Amino acid sequence: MSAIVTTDLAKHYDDVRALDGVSVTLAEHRIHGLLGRNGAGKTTLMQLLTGQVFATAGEMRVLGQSPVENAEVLSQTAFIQESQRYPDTFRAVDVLRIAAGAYPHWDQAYADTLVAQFQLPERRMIKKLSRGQFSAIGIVIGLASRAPITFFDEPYLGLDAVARRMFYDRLLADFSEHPRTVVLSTHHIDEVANLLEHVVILDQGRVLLDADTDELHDAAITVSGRAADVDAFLAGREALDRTRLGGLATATLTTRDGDERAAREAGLDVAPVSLQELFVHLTTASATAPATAGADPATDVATV
Ligand SMILES: Nc1ncnc2c1ncn2[C@@H]1O[C@H](COP(=O)(O)OP(=O)(O)OP(=O)(O)O)[C@@H](O)[C@H]1O
Repeated sequence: MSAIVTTDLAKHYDDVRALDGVSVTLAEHRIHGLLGRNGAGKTTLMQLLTGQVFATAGEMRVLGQSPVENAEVLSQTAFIQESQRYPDTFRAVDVLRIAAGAYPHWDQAYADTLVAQFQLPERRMIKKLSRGQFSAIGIVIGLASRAPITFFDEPYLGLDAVARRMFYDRLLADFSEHPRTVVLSTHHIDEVANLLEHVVILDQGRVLLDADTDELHDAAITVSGRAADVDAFLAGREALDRTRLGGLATATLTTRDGDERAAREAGLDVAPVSLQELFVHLTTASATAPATAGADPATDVATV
């Protein structure tokens, strides 16, 4: 079953097209990555799906219903975002108590364990917490809420590498025992690549790529070798990126059937492309592509 379906979803702020014709389907009980450069529209999409802002156009279904002013759907949804603000006098323990009452699937024992593991001083005033400790509040809520749909919007600004690793481990372990739909937006792509089963890349409010991560393993390759051989191989193919150093050249391209074999037969070295590299190549190529009237940035890559 699909947990989330959007059809031609758009959100415009005057002349800013924060989202522009986004159609995606997110299957339930999976961890989805929502990636994109700054300003791509990730937060806007999550705000729409959690009823925090209204769409300019298009349709969306969360657990089969519109989330707009829909208490039933929203009670099944957790939205963890860095920009969350709390009253000045609150301590983490106060926020967690409110969360415990708000989320029907809340697990207090698990929350207590997470507070200890993230060393969150829950009785200290929130305004006195460090940035990482502040982020830990959101992480604890997002995990312990066990909401059927959980959005994490860059949940760990300020968390150090050890705490981030702990978040990924806890997320994966808890997800295995309590399957739910997780949408994770992050700029730490390499760190989360192994967690993600499906990825949507937004770029300037549009879908640049929508694919299962296992399909992505051979969606793009980097070829390298003698510059003349690389040039010959690329004839009739479009490279996302190419570099040349003396007589040697390297190029990255999205692959079609037979490309990898053809590259090897041409005497080139072939290497896989990580999700982070693919992201950088696709978004860079999109940023530098000439603006053509009626051009659809999703056309070539959205079905990789
Ligand atoms: N309330 C608003 N008024 C005007 N423009 C807005 C508003 N909210 C968002 N935008 C614009 O919409 C675009 C998408 O913003 P959004 O916050 O969704 O991006 P993002 O992908 O989450 O970026 P980041 O990775 O930097 O957090 C940006 O150009 C942003 O400036």
